[in-house]
Amino acid sequence: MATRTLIVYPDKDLMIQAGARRFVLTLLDLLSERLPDGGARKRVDVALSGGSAAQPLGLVLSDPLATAIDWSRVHFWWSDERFVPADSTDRNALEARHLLLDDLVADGRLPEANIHEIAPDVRPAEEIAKVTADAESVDEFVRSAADTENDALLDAAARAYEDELTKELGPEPVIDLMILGMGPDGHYASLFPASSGHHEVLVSDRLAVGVSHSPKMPPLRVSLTAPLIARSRRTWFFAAGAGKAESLAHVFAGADKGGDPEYPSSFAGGVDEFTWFSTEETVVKL
Ligand SMILES: O=C(O)[C@H](O)[C@@H](O)[C@H](O)[C@H](O)COP(=O)(O)O
Repeated sequence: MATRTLIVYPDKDLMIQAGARRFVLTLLDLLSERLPDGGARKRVDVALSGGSAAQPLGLVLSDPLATAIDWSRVHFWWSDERFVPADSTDRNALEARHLLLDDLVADGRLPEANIHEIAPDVRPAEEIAKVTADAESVDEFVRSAADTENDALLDAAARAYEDELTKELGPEPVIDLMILGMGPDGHYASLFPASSGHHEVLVSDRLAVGVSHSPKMPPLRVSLTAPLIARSRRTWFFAAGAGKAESLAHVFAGADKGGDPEYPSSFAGGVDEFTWFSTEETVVKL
């Protein structure tokens, strides 16, 4: 596991701009790596997140170096996804497509087959609305039936993603560059604190899991698991905002003790690189 590095920028805008430059250069370097046998890497696999960790994507094509990237060898995955219809503005994949991927696919640089989305919710809108209401019902029977339906669909979506990961990357899949964000409660991907009734961060026998009743809306999600994330070659966190200062201190303290389920980001890591990008106002409690 790589030693944690912390880079602190004066403000979030500079963190995002620097993140975009670093993303382009890192992709270029990974694609240009010479392997021990002297050959070139066949592919680079990147996992994206939603929220501010996705914002650097919108600046990538303004970097002149981006024209040197062979996007045909880059594959995109997600650390987590909201289980909503594919065209919902809540979809992390849709956000990444609007920020970068659509342009790359449109001009033929990135094959659509290199974009590995987590399955969306394909139920009719009226059924989604009904089951969402039922999941919050005061009637325990109604609530339990809704949870059973949602949990089965979420697990199927998680297993389908696991199958795609192992088909593409083998039985012990490794992501080359894992890009994460940290929530104000210390969550990452869709792995939420124990006090919110969530223990998915402790799941060790899966590559992906379904998450319902997420404390961050929308409530239904699929997430990569902590062990898969921790064996990424390079892991980056983008964490900015005064409201995250308290959690960041707990995450770093928890990480130094091997992980704290109350601050799930404390379980993250990277094999060759583990870097946190943050801002002055966010690190005041470290
Ligand atoms: O699907 C999601 O909601 C994200 O993947 C989530 O894990 C996000 O990265 C954090 O909540 C931080 O979001 P911000 O950086 O926007 O605060």
